This record gives sequence, structure tokens and C-alpha cells, in this order.
Amino acid sequence: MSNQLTAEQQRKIEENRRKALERRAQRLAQSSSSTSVQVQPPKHNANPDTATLTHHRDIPTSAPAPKRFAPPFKKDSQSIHNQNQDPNHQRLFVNQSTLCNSASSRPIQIIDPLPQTRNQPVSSPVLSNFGVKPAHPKPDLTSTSTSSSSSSGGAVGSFYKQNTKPVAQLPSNSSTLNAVPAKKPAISARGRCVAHAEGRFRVEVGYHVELIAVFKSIPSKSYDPATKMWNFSLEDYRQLMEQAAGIASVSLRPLEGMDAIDVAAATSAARDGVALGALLKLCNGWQKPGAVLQGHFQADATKNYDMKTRKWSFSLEDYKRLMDLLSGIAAVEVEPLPRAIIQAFSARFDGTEARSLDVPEADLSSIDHSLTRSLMPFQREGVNFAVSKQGRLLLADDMGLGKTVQAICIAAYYRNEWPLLVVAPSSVRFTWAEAFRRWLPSLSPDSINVVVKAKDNLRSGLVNVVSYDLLSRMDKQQSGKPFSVLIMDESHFLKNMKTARCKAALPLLKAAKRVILLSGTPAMSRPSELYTQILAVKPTLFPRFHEFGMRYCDAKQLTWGWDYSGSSNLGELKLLLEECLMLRRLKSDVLSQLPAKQRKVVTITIDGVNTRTKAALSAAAKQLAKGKSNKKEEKEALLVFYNHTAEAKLQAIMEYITDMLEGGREKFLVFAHHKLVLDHIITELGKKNVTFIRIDGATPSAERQLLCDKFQYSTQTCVAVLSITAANMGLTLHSADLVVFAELFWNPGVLIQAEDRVHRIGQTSNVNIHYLVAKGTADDHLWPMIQEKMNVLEQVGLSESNLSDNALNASFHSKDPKQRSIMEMFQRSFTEDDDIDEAILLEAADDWEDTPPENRSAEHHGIVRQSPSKKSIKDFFGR
Ligand SMILES: Nc1ncnc2c1ncn2[C@@H]1O[C@H](COP(=O)(O)OP(=O)(O)OP(=O)(O)O)[C@@H](O)[C@H]1O
Repeated sequence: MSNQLTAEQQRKIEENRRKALERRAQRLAQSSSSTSVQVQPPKHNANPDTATLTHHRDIPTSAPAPKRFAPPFKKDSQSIHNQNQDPNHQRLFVNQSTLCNSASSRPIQIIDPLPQTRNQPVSSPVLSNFGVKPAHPKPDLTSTSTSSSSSSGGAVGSFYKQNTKPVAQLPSNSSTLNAVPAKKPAISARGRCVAHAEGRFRVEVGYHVELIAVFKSIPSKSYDPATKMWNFSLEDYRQLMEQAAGIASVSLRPLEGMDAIDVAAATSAARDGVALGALLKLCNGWQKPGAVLQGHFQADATKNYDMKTRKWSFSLEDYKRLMDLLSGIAAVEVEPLPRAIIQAFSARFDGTEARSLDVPEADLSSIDHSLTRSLMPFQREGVNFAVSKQGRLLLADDMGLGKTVQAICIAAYYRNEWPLLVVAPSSVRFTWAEAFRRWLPSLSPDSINVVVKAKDNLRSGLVNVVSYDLLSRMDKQQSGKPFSVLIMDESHFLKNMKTARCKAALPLLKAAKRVILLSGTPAMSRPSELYTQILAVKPTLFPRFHEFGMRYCDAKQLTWGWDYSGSSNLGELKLLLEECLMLRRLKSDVLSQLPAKQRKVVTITIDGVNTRTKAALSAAAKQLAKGKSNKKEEKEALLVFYNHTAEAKLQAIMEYITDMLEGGREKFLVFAHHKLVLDHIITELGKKNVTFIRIDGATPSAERQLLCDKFQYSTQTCVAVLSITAANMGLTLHSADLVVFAELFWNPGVLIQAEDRVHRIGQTSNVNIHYLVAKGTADDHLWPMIQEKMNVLEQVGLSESNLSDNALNASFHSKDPKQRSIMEMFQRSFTEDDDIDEAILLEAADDWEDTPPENRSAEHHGIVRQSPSKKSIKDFFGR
């Protein structure tokens, strides 16, 4: 920006300044009435020097001598005390703007000095509408007049238009209110003070000739040509603020936590005193049910500034009235609520409140009855919510609450707009395909397309499933073509806009008419992670990230740019999301509707394994299919097949565990059978620096409890890696509520016991059990067998689960007679003499427990032991 002003410009500025001073002088002269200003003292501060006014304060009619309420610095209290006599030093402190949650009526907390930045134009419609620069006649606050909305329209304008409800329920202050006069001087430069280096602060403001003159007069001034900003010693803070306050067309936001808004000029004028009095009366007399009154106008500025307690909060219905009152106070600037909030809560603002959960019942008659009949009540509510949001939502239910079934039902509601695209983590692509087969029997299985290669057609099915990573590797022409209906599973995968997966997904999200995002953990560490998901569902809410970042990410400008890693106004953000786009239920909210144990089949793929492993697996399957002459041979062949299955599943198992960790699962159990698998898991967890415990047959009894305690009391992510046969009993690990079976085992009794490490007394949540089942492996035969056996146990009341629904695993019932016979072989081999197998396994486990102490390691987890007893299991499985 050029520093050169023309003579004409300088003349105009000087003229404006002169006029402003004249107006101020006129107002001062007119101040005649005594005003009741109520300011509550901060409870912790009894020091009269750091002056907090108590109860009603009469501002004298003749002598304009309102006290200076607050010192900017503690160390300066004496001089401040002196200045308290100076009418030009009275300050009013108001609080950070936030929306806070309240059970009955959702109150707002407002009154924040406007966080102007150079990036934010000062003449936004929001500001001009909300009395920061009112360019309109003062509205009659006791009437339903909406004249103040006239200027700039837009969202805020429409809010005013809607706001036709009389505000008669407020304490009547009509005489006072009617006395509020109109305009404030126009402000041409807004800025803010920001902490700079140690003991200094800088002023972020646009060019203003008079202000520069003030800056130059400050002794500790320093100009940084790189940032084009002035900075000063904190010692000179007050001097600068006072001089800046003398320039009518300048508004500086004070340093956070220091003085708030300087109302010296305002409160010395009766005009403003009247408005302030009305406002404070309004606040203090406000005892309407549901209105939460927090905080107070604060008149001290000690360094113990406590944002939490110094807040006012008001019902949304009274927002307009409050803003109107505030706009009558010349030196008070109030940041209006964000446009997004006003848009989202427009019905609440005008009192025609409809609670968002009171959503109408959607007509689901066109959807498969088997699906709609199965929906639990809260799931049905989820579908209703989605339909009320025109199929655009973030379903953020806790894990295991059936986001998949809800998403399928929502998508099915818009079936005439298909083809549908499901984008999911690679490890659950096939689980999605299974879920569609299970829940939508009307859908031909052939119309489900799981994309496995980047060159595959993304649109060959009516339902298409692709992984995030594959999508990002696909030809743009393919991946860029829009789908009308989109499901994005584990949508926190989109949290970073710079990632390839997010870049690939965004164009699809932009183009889709229905966007169903699913995640139990939409943001794991900071609000900025939510932004892309919000943008995907409701692009109009925060079209620019900066706006979102300023409000909810505590954005800070650093020398290298903006830092959005913080968080601010989280309560407000939560309310906003719940109102507009997000539905989140916790297990504890719907526990009564959930089964105690929820089992889920996760279909994994072995497509990625190397050809050697694949060849070994198919050779083992062929050997079995040939049939064996005696039972011993048959059993050995089965075990070889089982072993190769373990090897083939390694990669997919780890992929799934990684996705669980990425999805924010903090504590869970992973059961496996083969040492190979257990070793692989802990090696990979070690590489990822994830804490784990390992309990297998080699873990001495004395150490087991210590390891369990480590897991139980761990406050961070911790995975318990456990052997199915050696850790299925006697352990309590109920601080977790998720069990993953990386491998299957033919004895469901052992599996159920293993599940019960978390499903036991003391467990307060429902328990989720995930069985990883790989197609084309021994699992094809083991799983139906387990299922059949579990059903038997269930029928006799020995197993409590939701597994009895045969449709759940229909695709695992092999139709190939040869394969069917393998399943029967498993059944024969491991059922008829179950007792013997059990005995061998348990004997082996016992042997391990007897490992001599010299072989024990203090840090057991992560260490592979060589124990003689391992051999027996190895032998047993033919390895
Ligand atoms: N209404 C229902 N009737 C029967 N089974 C259900 C129902 N809802 C969910 N389930 C089952 O509960 C299990 C968990 O459901 P789902 O996988 O959809 O949960 P989720 O919320 O997606 O969990 P995650 O966050 O772990 O992915 C699945 O086996 C699913 O089939």
C-alpha cells in the first residue's frame, strides 16, 4: 500500500476527523440523565484499586465521571487508580463469543470484540447488519420492526426478515429502550492487538494516517518492514489504546485477556449510558426459564482473566434484541454470531423452534422390508434424520451401532438415483459388498461391483465399492465422473485436504446429490479435521476454510502463515454440526436397544498376497478336495490348508488393524492362532510405535496378570495380541469393548470364551466382535461350521449373539459340492473327537505356561521365545 496521500485525501480525512470530534462533543454536552449501570464484581477480586463496580452505579448527570473499571496490567494498579477518576478511562469488559449448550433452551453467549483480520473485509453484510456499523435508523425494540435488516440482505437479512416474533416477553424497558439514539461514527480502520515477542505486542491494522501518527508518538515503537506492522512494548499498551480511542474512525481490538472494549467515550455520554443501562437491566432482570445467565460485564482487567466464568448467555430468541441494544453503544463492538449459525438456527431465532430430532417419519415402503423391519428404533431415527437432510449427512454414531445398515437404508431410499458409489478403506471393501447382499436381497448380487484394480470400471455395477487409495490411483476421467449417491465410509480418511485420497474424493463429493459420510471418529485431534467433511455435506456452511479456522480452530497468524491447529468455540461447533448435518449417538445413549454382544463378519481379501503363497494355498485346497484314505491324513491335510490360510491372511489382517487404529480405536483385542500371525502383528505394531501386550502359550502365568493390568490401566492406544488357545480363559480385559479375530478356530466354545475376555461382569458397554474371514481360504469352510455350531449353542442358551441370522453369512455357505465336502471334513475331523483336540491344545498351552523362569523375559511383549513346548503345537499343525 502506498503511504502517499493526495492533498485532497488528507483534507477529507481531517474534515471527517473534525466532524467526528464535533459529534462527540455534542453528545457529551447532551448527556443529562442519570443511568443505572449494573456491573457485578468478580468474586475473587476485593481490591478496590483493580476496581470492580458493585451493583447500581449512577452516572452523574452533570459531571461525566464514570470510573475507570479496569487496569490493563496488575503492576500498574496505582496509576490506574488515579485514572479511575478520569471520565475518559472507563472501560467495559465483555466476553468471548461462544454458543453454549443448555438442556432447555440453547443459549448463546455473545459479545466478543470483533476479531478483525486483514483478511476479513470490514464491510461484510454481517457486520453492517448487526449494529457494528449500523447504517440504518434505530429500530423500535419493543415492536416487531425489522427495519434494521434493510441494508445488505443475505443470510442475516433473511434472519431479520424472519424475526417477526414480538419480544414482549422480555422485561419491559420500553422507555429506556426508546431512548436509544441512532448512529455511531463510521469506522474506517479496524484492527487488533496481538501478542508479539516477549513483552511486546503488535497492531494488525490497515493503513490509517492518524493512527500512524499515534504509532510514531509511542516511545517503544518498532516497525517491521517484512510484515509491515508496528509493534510496541507492553508498557506502552495503555497509552497507545487511549490515543487510538481518540480517533473516531479507528477501532482496535484489545489484546486478548487484557482490557476488552474501551467505552470511555461511550459511557461518558448519556446516550450510550442509556443504552448500556438498558442492556444491563435486560441482562440482570432476565429470569426467563431456560435463559442461562453466565458471567457479567467485567470491570477488571487483572491477568487472572477467566474466560470460563465471565460470560453472558442468552436465549437465541433474544439475539436480535440484544444486538440492537449493543449497537446503541458507540464504543462497544460486538462480533455477531457467524453467518452459518444464524442460517442454521434461524427457526430458533424467531421462536418457531423445531427440535432437530423431531424429524418426520420417512416413507420407507419402497425399501426391502427385511431391512426396514430389522432397523432398531435409533437406526430408524437415523434414516429419518438423513431423509430430513435430503440425504446429506455425517453419521457419526459410535462404532458398532450399525452405521452400515443405516447407510444402506438411506442410500436405498434414493435408489432411483443410483448408480451408487461406496468409498471405503481397502480392508472393508468386501464387507460392504456382503452387507448389500445381506440387507438388500432385492438387489441382484451381480449388480454389486467391487473395484480391485485401478483399471477396473468404477461404474459397472448398480452398487460400486472402491477403496480410497484405489480411487486416488484411478484415471481422472474414470474417477471424476459424478455419482448422484455417495457413501464415504470412515470419512475421517478425508481429514487432510492435501492427501491424494481427499483430492480424489472431493470432486465426487462436490458433484453428488446425496452424500452419506460415516465415521465413529470424524475428528481425532482437532476441529480442522472436520472441515472437509463439513464442506462435503454442506458446502454453503463454511465455503472458505479461513472463516471456519478463525472461529473454531483458534487461528493464529504466525510469521510463516496461519496456524489452524488449535480449537475454539467447540460447544458452538457441536451445536452447529448437530443442527445442520451430523447425527451422533453413543453406545451409552442406545444401550438398551443393543444386544450385549454384536458379532460382525469382516470379509477380507487375499488378492494382494504373493504368487508363492497363493500357489501353496490352492495346492493345499486341491489336496483336500482329492479326498484322503484315512482320518489322520485328512486331518493333516486340513491343518496344512489352515496353516497356508494363516500365511495368506497376514497382509489383510494387518491392513484391518491399521485401519482400526487410524479410525481411532484405542483399545482392542486381537486373537490369532498361529505364531506366525501373532509375530507378524506385534512386529508391525512395533514399527508403528503402538503399545501392545502379547499373551500366548509362552507367557508365564505370573506375567499374565501384569500384562492384563498394563492393558486394563493403559490410558493410551494399546492392543492386546492374544493366542486363541492360550489366552481364551482366565483373563479380564474388559477395559476394551472390541475383539478382533484375525483367524478362525473350529471350536466355537473356545471362540466364545475368548470373546468373553471383554464381555464379562464389569463391562459397561456392549461388545463388538469382528471375525476376519478371507474368501478362497480355509475360512470358507471354517466359518459356516462355526456359525452352525454357534447356532446350536445359541438354541440351548449357551451363546448370546446376533449371529443366528442366516442371511448374514449366506455367501459363505458354499454351493460347490467339493467345497461343501471340505467343510464336512473339518466338521468330522474336529468335531467327532473334539475332546481329543481340545485336550491336545490345552496340554500344549499348559506346557507353555510351565516355561522355566530362565526363559522368561521381564518385558515379555514383543519378544519371541524359544520354548520346547512350542514344538508340540508346531507338530500339531504340521509345521
Ligand atoms: N438392525 C440390526 N439388526 C441386526 N444386526 C445389526 C443391526 N444393526 C447392526 N447390526 C450388526 O451389528 C454389527 C455392527 O454393525 P456395523 O458394522 O454397521 O457398525 P458400524 O457402526 O459401521 O461399526 P464400525 O464403526 O465398527 O464400522 C454388524 O454385524 C451388523 O450386521
